[in-house]
Amino acid sequence: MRVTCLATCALNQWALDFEGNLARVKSSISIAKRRGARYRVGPELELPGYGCEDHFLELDTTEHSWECLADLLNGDETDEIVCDVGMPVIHGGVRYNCRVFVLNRKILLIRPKLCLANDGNYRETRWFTAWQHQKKIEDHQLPPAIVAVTGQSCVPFGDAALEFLDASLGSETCEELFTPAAPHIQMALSGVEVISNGSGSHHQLRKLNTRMDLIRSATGKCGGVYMYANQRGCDGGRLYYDGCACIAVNGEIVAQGEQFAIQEVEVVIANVDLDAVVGFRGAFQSMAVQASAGDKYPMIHVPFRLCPNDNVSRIPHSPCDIRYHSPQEEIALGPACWLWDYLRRSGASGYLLPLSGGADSSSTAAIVGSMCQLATAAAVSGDEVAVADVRRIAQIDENDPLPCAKELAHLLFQTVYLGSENSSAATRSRSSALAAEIGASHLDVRIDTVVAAVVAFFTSVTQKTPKFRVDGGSNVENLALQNIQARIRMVLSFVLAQLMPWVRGRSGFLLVLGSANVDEGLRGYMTKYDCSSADINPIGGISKGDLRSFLRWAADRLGYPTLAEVEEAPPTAELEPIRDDYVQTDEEDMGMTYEELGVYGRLRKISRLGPVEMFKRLLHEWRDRASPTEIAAKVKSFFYHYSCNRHKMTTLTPSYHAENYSPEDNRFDLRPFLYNVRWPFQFRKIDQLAGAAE
Ligand SMILES: Nc1ncnc2c1ncn2[C@@H]1O[C@H](COP(=O)(O)OP(=O)(O)OC[C@H]2O[C@@H]([n+]3cccc(C(=O)O)c3)[C@H](O)[C@@H]2O)[C@@H](O)[C@H]1O
Ligand SMILES: Nc1ncnc2c1ncn2[C@@H]1O[C@H](COP(=O)(O)OP(=O)(O)OP(=O)(O)O)[C@@H](O)[C@H]1O
Ligand SMILES: NC(=O)CC[C@H](N)C(=O)O
Repeated sequence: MRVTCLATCALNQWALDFEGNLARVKSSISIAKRRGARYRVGPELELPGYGCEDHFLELDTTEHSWECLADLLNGDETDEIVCDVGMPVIHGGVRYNCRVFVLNRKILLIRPKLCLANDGNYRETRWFTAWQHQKKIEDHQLPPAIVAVTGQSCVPFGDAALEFLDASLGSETCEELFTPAAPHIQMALSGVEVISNGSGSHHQLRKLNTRMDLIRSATGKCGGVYMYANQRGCDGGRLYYDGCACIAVNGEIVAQGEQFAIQEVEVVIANVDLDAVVGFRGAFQSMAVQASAGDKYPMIHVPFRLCPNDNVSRIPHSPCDIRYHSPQEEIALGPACWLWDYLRRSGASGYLLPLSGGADSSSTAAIVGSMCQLATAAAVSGDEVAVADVRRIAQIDENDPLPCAKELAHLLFQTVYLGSENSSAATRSRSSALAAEIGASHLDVRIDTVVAAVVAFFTSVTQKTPKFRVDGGSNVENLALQNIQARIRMVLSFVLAQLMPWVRGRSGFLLVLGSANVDEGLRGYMTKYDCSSADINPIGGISKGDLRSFLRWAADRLGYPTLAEVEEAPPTAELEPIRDDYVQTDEEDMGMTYEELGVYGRLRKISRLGPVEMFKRLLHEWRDRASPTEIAAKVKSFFYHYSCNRHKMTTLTPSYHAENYSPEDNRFDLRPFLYNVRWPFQFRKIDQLAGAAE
C-alpha cells in the first residue's frame, strides 16, 4: 500500500487583503502539517483573493502576491509538505492565473490556467490569458526578491505535472473541470495519480450537485484522486464562494468540508491509498489502450516521498455520502454568511431593516436571525476570529460573557415598521412579533405626518391635491401617492440607520438592508429609490417561490413561528387605502402571477429567449392552460413591463447572487436600459403566429 495524507481547504479570503490572506494560507498549511499531510492545495488566486477584478490589471497585485509567496518561502511552513498556492504570474510579459507548487522553501513548478472562466459572473479573460501550449513548459525567470529567498533563478512554467519518488501529482484550475476536454483526462492518461483543483467558485441555489457530479465523474471515469479547494465567503462583491472542499477517490467522495460557515480556515484531510488508483486503472483495459497511445505529460522530477514512512499504519478514508443542503437551508446559510462577512469587513455596527411584515422583508429578517445564530455558534465553539468579531461589532467588553443569538440580534439588528394610514393591523403585528422572535430591537412608527407634509408641499406649489384611485383620482395621482410613501420610507430608514446607534449610546452606523426579490426586479414592480434602494440586499437574487418555501421551512427550523403566518398572507404593498370592496395585492397589480414571472425569468435569461421565441416555447408548454391569443398577451405584457422598467436594474441595490435568472444589470445580466417598449417588430410576429395557431 502507498498511503498518503492529503489536505485541501476552504479559505475566507478578501480581495487585496494580502496580510489576512497570507495568514489564512499559512494557518491552513500548519493545520495540514500538524495532521500529517504531505500535500496541501488552496483556492484559486488565494494570495490576492479571487475577486480582485480590475485590480489584477495593476502590477501591484502581482508584485504583492510574490512578496507574500517570498514570506511563505522564507519560513518553515513549506518544510516537508508540498504546497500549491494560487496567484497571478507574469510570464513573457503576459499575465496568467497560476498555481505555484512549492516544497522545502523552493519553487517546483508554476502551472498556468488553460481554460479561463468567462461566462455569467466571470470575466477572467479581461485580466488573464489562457496558456496556449498544452503539455509544454518553458523556463520562468523568477523576480529578484524570490531569487534572494530560494536561490533559484529559473523554474519550470507551463502545463506539466510532478513526479515524486513514489507518486505523481498534477493540477487543473476551477473552470477546467467544467470543460469537455478537461486536463484531468490527459493527466490521468499520462498516469498522474493525484489531481488537484484550486477554485474560486460561487454559490448558486441548487448548483452544488453539478460541481460534485463533475468531481465524482472525473475520477469515476479515469480513476485517481481528485482534490477540490475553494474560497469561502464574501470577498468584497456580490458573490458568496461556497467552499465545500473535498477529496474523491476513484469516483467516490472520501472527505467533504462545509459549504457555508463562519470559520475563516477549514482544512479537509484524507488518507488515500494510491495503489487503489493503480488497481482501478489496471483493470480498465480500454483506458489502458488510450493511455498507451497518447502523448505523455511533461513531468517535473521531485526527490520527495508523497507517502510518509509511517504510511502503512495510516488507514485510508472510506467513501462517504455527499451532504447536500436543501434550497431552503441554502437560503438560510449562504446569504447569512455573506451578511456576516460584509458586516465584519464594512466597519458598520449592525443592520437596519424596514420590516413590513410581508414575505420579502420577513425573509431578510430571518436571514439576519440566521446570521446571528451562526456567528454566536462559531464564537461559542471557540473560533477566535468569530469571538473577536462578535465582541467588536456588538461592542461587548472583554470580560462580559458572549451573547446568545437573540442577544446578539438585539445589539446589532434594528428593525422598523413604518406604518401609514394604508397599513393593516395584521402586517404591523406580524412585524413586531417576528422582530421579538429574532431578538431585534424594534421600532413601530407612523409615517403619515411626513407623507402629509410632502403632499402639502406639493399642493402649496401647484394648488392641486392628488387623490387615490379609490377616491376618484387618476392612475398618475394614484401611483404618485404610493411612491411618496415608498420613497419616504427609504429616506427615514437611512436617517434611523445613521442615528439609532447614537440614540442607544453606541458608536458607529447601521447598514440599511433592502429586500426586493429577483422577480420584482425583473417586472420592475417596485418604486425606484424606495426601500428597494438600500446598502445591500441579501434576497435580491432569490425568487418569490423559493422565498415562500424558505419562510415555511424557517418558521420551524430557525425557530421564528411568525414566518408561517407571513407565508400564508397574500403579498400586498399596502400603499393604497383599504376599502370594503378593495384590497391592493401584488399579483393583481402586476397583471401576472409570481409563478408566471419565474417562468418568464428563466426563459429570458437561462434559455436566452427573446419575445418571439419565448412565445413559441410557451405556446407549446402552456397549450393546456391558455389559448394562443392569451399566451401572446401574457408574453407581450411581460416584455412591455420588463422593458419599461429595465432602467431600475441599473440602480439596483447590490445583492447576493443566488440565481442564474437574475436580471442584475451591473455585473451579471448586461442589457440596454432604453428599449422601444412597444417591440413593434417582435410583437407583430407574435400576433401573426398567435393568429395562425388559433
Ligand atoms: N426610460 C427611463 N430611463 C430612466 N429612468 C426612467 C425611465 N422611465 C422612467 N424613468 C424614471 O423612473 C420613474 C418611474 O419609476 P418609479 O418612480 O419607480 O414609478 P413607477 O414604476 O411608475 O411606479 C412604481 C411601481 O411600483 C409598484 N409598486 C407597487 C407596490 C409596492 C411598491 C413599493 O416599492 O413599495 C411599488 C407600483 O404599483 C408601480 O408599478 C420616472 O418617474 C422616471 O424618474
Ligand atoms: N409598513 C412598512 N414598514 C416598514 N417597511 C416597509 C413597509 N412597507 C414597505 N416597507 C419596505 O419597503 C420594501 C418594499 O415594499 P413593498 O411593499 O414593495 O414590499 P415587498 O417588496 O413586497 O416586501 P414585503 O413582502 O416585505 O412587504 C419592503 O420590503 C420593506 O422593506
Ligand atoms: N473560477 C472559475 O473558473 C469558476 C468557473 C466555474 N464555472 C464555477 O462556477 O465554478
